[in-house]
Amino acid sequence: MSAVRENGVIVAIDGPSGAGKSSLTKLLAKRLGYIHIDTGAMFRAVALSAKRAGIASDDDKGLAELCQGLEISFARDGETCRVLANGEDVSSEIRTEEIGLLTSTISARKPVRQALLEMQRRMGAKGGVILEGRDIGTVVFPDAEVKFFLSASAEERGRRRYLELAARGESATLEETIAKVIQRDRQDEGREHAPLKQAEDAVPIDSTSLSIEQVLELMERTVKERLAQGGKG
Ligand SMILES: Nc1ncnc2c1ncn2[C@@H]1O[C@H](COP(=O)(O)OP(=O)(O)OP(=O)(O)O)[C@@H](O)[C@H]1O
Ligand SMILES: Nc1ccn([C@@H]2O[C@H](COP(=O)(O)O)[C@@H](O)[C@H]2O)c(=O)n1
Repeated sequence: MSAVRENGVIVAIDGPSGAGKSSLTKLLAKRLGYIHIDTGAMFRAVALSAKRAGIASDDDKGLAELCQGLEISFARDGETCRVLANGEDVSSEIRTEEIGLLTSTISARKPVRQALLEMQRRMGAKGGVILEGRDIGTVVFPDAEVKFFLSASAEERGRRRYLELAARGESATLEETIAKVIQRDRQDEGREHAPLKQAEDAVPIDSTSLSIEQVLELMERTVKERLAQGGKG
């Protein structure tokens, strides 16, 4: 199929926290030879910068100014992709549970969403890209050629996150981790602007009892079928 955009199609992967979006986005991008964009990392970079600057999460004016002066970029080097905020590598610092919860609050603010919406559209416009987040298929690229909504039970997502934290040597109980996952879901689904929800034309995948490899196979097959059909299914 000839690409519908300059570099190929746009694939949107949305879903709640811990569903496997980042893992699958990277693997699928590698299989397809596409680039991947972790939009959650962009919101996390804003949250970290706001925290450092002492900007309250309901200070819309302060957040708008912060976003205006903040350049978020990705530095790709083979398999690794670092997140840069005004040139500083913040890849590790944005991954804490504290920043995750703060991000969920700050990402609900309109000026933050507006600023990142424009950046994400610029980054993905040429296609040949997989974007993962909460509102890619509904708001950022409602015309994406392929959309997935990846979910799993809150217990399974909490369990996955708990194992990840334990492997990093961070102390947390399984119950606390599941509770935080549920809290983040509620905030992301309940917000006024661009809430987390499944796009009507998204392919739903429940990964609760699927391995990463099984999800990857399913996604790759779906994308290739769409490409063979000429873009939209
Ligand atoms: N199908 C699966 N089976 C088992 N473990 C999985 C599966 N999918 C993802 N994982 C693991 O679950 C954890 C969370 O995955 P990942 O970070 O990709 O989720 P996410 O949806 O991007 O989360 P967030 O939105 O919070 O960043 C990782 O440790 C990953 O290896
Ligand atoms: N398109 C998106 C992506 C993310 N968010 C918010 O960022 C938080 C962190 O995202 P991770 O995927 O890195 O866990 C997430 O909880 C959302 O609040 C968003 O709003 N829109």
